[in-house]
Parts: sequence; C-alpha cells; structure tokens
Amino acid sequence: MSDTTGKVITCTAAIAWEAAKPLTLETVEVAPPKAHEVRIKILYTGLCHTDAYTLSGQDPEGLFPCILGHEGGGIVESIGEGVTDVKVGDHVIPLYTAECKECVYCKSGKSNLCIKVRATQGKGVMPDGTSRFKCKGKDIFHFMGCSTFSQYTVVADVSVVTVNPKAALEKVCLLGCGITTAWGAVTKLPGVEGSTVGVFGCGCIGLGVLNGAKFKKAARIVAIDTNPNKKEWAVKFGATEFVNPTELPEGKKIQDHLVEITDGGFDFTFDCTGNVHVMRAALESSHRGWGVSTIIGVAAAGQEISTRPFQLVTGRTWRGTAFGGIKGRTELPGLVEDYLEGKMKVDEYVTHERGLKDIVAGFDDMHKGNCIRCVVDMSQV
Ligand SMILES: NC(=O)C1=CN([C@@H]2O[C@H](COP(=O)(O)OP(=O)(O)OC[C@H]3O[C@@H](n4cnc5c(N)ncnc54)[C@H](OP(=O)(O)O)[C@@H]3O)[C@@H](O)[C@H]2O)C=CC1
Ligand SMILES: N[C@@H](CCC(=O)N[C@@H](CSC=O)C(=O)NCC(=O)O)C(=O)O
Ligand SMILES: [Zn+2]
Ligand SMILES: [Zn+2]
Repeated sequence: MSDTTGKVITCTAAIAWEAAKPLTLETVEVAPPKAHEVRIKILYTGLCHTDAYTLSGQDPEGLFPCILGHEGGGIVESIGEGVTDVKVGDHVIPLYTAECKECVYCKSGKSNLCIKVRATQGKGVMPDGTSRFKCKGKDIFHFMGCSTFSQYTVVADVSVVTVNPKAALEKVCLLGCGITTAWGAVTKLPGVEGSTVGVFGCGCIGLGVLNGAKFKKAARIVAIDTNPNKKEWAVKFGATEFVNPTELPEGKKIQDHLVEITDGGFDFTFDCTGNVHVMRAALESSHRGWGVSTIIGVAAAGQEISTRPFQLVTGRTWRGTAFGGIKGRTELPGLVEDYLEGKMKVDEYVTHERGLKDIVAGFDDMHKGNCIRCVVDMSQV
C-alpha cells in the first residue's frame, strides 16, 4: 500500500479544454480508484496521431475538456476493491481496447472488440458514469479509457495489463497503441508466409506492418509512401522495395502500377494513412480472386470509402482492424517478451523525446515527416 492510497492525488496533466486549441498544463485532482478500478502513475506516454485527430475536433467521439493520451506506461499506485489481476507496484500498460474475458466478443474467439466498458469509454467517463479528474472545480473527461497525458490516471481493471518490469517503460509504452496495432494487423493474418504484401504509408503504423510482415517471412514486401525520406525507414523495417506514388508518370494510378509490378496484385495490402483514396488504392492493388486489404488508418469524420463493387465481386476482401486484433490482457505481455527477445523492433520507432512541459512541441513534432514516435517523459514539468 502506498501513502496516497484512498486519497485524492494532485498532479500535473495536459488538458484539452476545447477542440483545435493547444493543450495546456494544469494542476488536476485525481480521485482514488473505485471498485474494479486502478490508479496508475504514468511515467511515459507516446503521442499518437489519433490524439491529434481528436484534439482537432474531427472525432465524433471527441469530448472537451478532456485528458487525451492512450499510449502510456506506468506503475500501479493503488487499486480499488475487487481488482485481482494487477497489484501496487506492477509495471502496466493501459488498454484502450479492454478485455473483460466475459462478454460476447471476448468469448467469441473472433474479435478483440470487448464491449464491457466501450459505451462509457466513448462518453469520457468511468464505468459508473463519473470522472476521476477535476481541474479548477470542473469535471474533466477521460479519453479512450486511458488518459495518459496525466501524471496519474484511473482506468477500469479490464483496461490495464501488467508487463515484464525488465522492459523499459519509456519504450514499451508504445505497445499501448501504434506498434501493437500494426504488428497484430499482419501477424494475426493466416497465410502471410511466402506471400506478397503492400503497405501504404510508412509512419509508425506502416513500419510496424513492414516489420511484422518480415517477421512472418513474407516473400515480397513493398512499401508505398509519398515521402521519399521514408524509403530508408521502410527498408530498415523490412521492405524489399519502395514505391513513391508521386514519381509515377502523370495520370498513372498507383494501383495500376502496383498490379503491373506484382503480376496481378498483392496477396495482402494495408492502409496505414487514414486517407480514403489510399484505402481504395490499397484494395484495388490487392490480387483478383484472393487479395485481402486491411484498413488501419483512421479517416476524418464524414469521410467515406468507395470502390466499384466489381472489385469485391471478383474476390477481394476489404477489412479493418482496431488495436491489431490483439486481446490486450491475454496477448500484450507476450509481445513485450517478443520485444525483449529481439523479435520485434520497439526502440527504433522513438525519434523524438520531450518532457511533459513540452508536450505541445511534441504535437508539432508529430506533424513533421521525420517523426515516427515522440515519447513524453511525464516527470518533466
Ligand atoms: N486502427 C487502429 O487501431 C489505429 C489506427 N491508427 C491510425 O493509423 C494512421 C497512421 O498512423 P501513423 O503511422 O502514426 O501516421 P503517420 O502520419 O506517421 O504516417 C503516415 C505516412 O503515410 C504517408 N502518406 C501520406 N499520404 C500518402 C499517400 N497518398 N500515399 C502513401 N503514403 C502517404 C505520410 O507521409 P507524410 O508524412 O509526408 O504525410 C506518412 O509517411 C493514422 O490515421 C492513425 O490515426 C493509429 C493507431 C491505431
Ligand atoms: N472514435 C472515432 C474512431 C477512432 C478510432 O477509429 N479509433 C481506433 C483506434 S485508433 C488508435 O489510435 C479504434 O480502436 N476504434 C475502435 C473503437 O472501438 O474505438 C469515431 O467515433 O469515429
Ligand atoms: Zn493510437
Ligand atoms: Zn469483453
């Protein structure tokens, strides 16, 4: 038991007061965890494009004021009644995709989209319908069930997993979203060994897919990105070729080019951009008869995908994935072991490091072509 157990903790958090305004550092009060809740001292958090997306006001589920952040690593400070799977002092990763192990999704064996806390999570509150955060006397909304941009946060017990303390939290915090999403999206697909894979977009997500495809021994792995500087990154993470769509002859569609160079299309393609036109190109460059195209990117509110239905009639499959299909409490500890055993890259994604006091600059970093992931040290205020 720590000496803060059962007490309100006063600490610093980055608050999103309203859409499209920079985060501001504030003193917040974090209430103790209620039954089946866990209070975590967040040590590090990655910045994900989805945080920026919600801050922009484009996310239909965006609520303000809130504490964003969902790619964190920390240590359990205290637990509420009935919590059995984590204990004080554990190194943990909050999970924006919960795993209750009891709901119809968890029991289906077909999906990681646990439903237990999803409705309240989307409303920015804990499962009992209230917030654990207060600032200037106002309740502050939670975000994605994680709110890792606070030095202390409270999450549901189904939304957190203990990981091996040998893994540096300043690195494996990134397994809270980007890397895990990408890795799961490709490694969970049957048939990748010996196949051809096309990856659109070489940010953290695309690089993770490239790395996973290489791990699964895909035969040909083509990275597609409009930023020429991404070629070197793509090759480092496993691409066997790089194609820059801006270098094609005028009027030539990227999907037509890719179908030509792959003799009919890829076995597997992945959208890692969030651009609906790229999603279409990814589908249409998958192979007639059996190509499987996976959407990972998050498109802005109001955007829709389109293609000729004939593309599907002729045997292509269009699918998507959240958190890479990974069941966090069951599978994330194993991914941390894979990292420790050198099977999966993690350190290599960290291009920028900032203190919490500079989190706004970290958001600026994210929009630069040379940033794969920025990790924020929550102790630096
Ligand atoms: N489904 C899920 O569970 C998750 C989804 N996401 C989403 O995944 C997406 C990707 O994230 P992340 O990797 O961090 O993003 P990045 O912005 O870092 O990477 C995207 C890459 O795609 C490039 N790009 C832009 N336009 C094109 C184009 N027309 N053709 C090919 N490449 C292009 C970008 O180049 P440039 O930099 O020059 O623009 C950049 O290199 C985001 O939408 C994010 O919200 C993230 C986590 C989980
Ligand atoms: N809230 C948005 C959609 C945002 C979204 O698609 N989130 C992804 C994770 S992106 C991580 O960085 C996701 O897992 N979605 C599934 C879910 O249940 O949230 C909207 O309402 O459109
Ligand atoms: Zn994310
Ligand atoms: Zn469940």
